[in-house]
Amino acid sequence: MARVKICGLTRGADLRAAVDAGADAVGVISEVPVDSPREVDPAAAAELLADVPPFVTATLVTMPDSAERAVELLRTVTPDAVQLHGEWTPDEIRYIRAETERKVLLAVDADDPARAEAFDAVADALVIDSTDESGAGGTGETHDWERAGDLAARLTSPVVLAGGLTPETVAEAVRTADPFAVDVASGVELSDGRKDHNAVARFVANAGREMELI
Ligand SMILES: O=C(O)c1ccccc1N[C@@H]1O[C@H](COP(=O)(O)O)[C@@H](O)[C@H]1O
Repeated sequence: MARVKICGLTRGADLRAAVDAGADAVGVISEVPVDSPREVDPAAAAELLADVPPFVTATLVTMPDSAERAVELLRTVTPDAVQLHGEWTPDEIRYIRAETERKVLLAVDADDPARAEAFDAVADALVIDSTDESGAGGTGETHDWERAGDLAARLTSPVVLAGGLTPETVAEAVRTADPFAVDVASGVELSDGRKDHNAVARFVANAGREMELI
């Protein structure tokens, strides 16, 4: 069974709906260089994540322009974990981990397995996503789950499968790629960064199923 992260939350009510549905992790997005309906400022990110109860991982998704800024942001927002998108070196990831003692998830493009392998021993987990040219996620685009599964089997790090998942496709994605966790943002959204609570609940339930959807 895959763990579930519901990401791109912008409102307290949506965060509570994700927790009530049984999400293992929730994510808020801050400081990204792309135009995203899911982005909130660091103060709002801190406020939202402060409401996350014990046993649910509060995750900050971000693309700051330096490792120093990442550390600063983590000290302001105080999440349990950070999901970094964009270009990073292994030394920068090590620095952020050492300075903040937070779990660092690194997003890598599904079409770049060499990068995933290069960071396998450096990050705490790898998010296999369909990213744009800047490395940002939230594209709503899927990738080849069978290939992602082959890559996950070669890696030591836990693999989070992301990219265009929906309540209708997540069971098939889990069956095919057998990831440690699945992650969704746009696939459970109404519009303007607001979540569809029914879709969130179905996504969490279906991630725990093989083929039988509700
Ligand atoms: O959602 C965004 O706008 C975003 C911007 C910059 C970096 C990451 C972003 N989203 C993350 O990408 C994955 C997959 O999203 P989706 O399900 O394909 O919409 C997820 O972790 C998002 O939070």
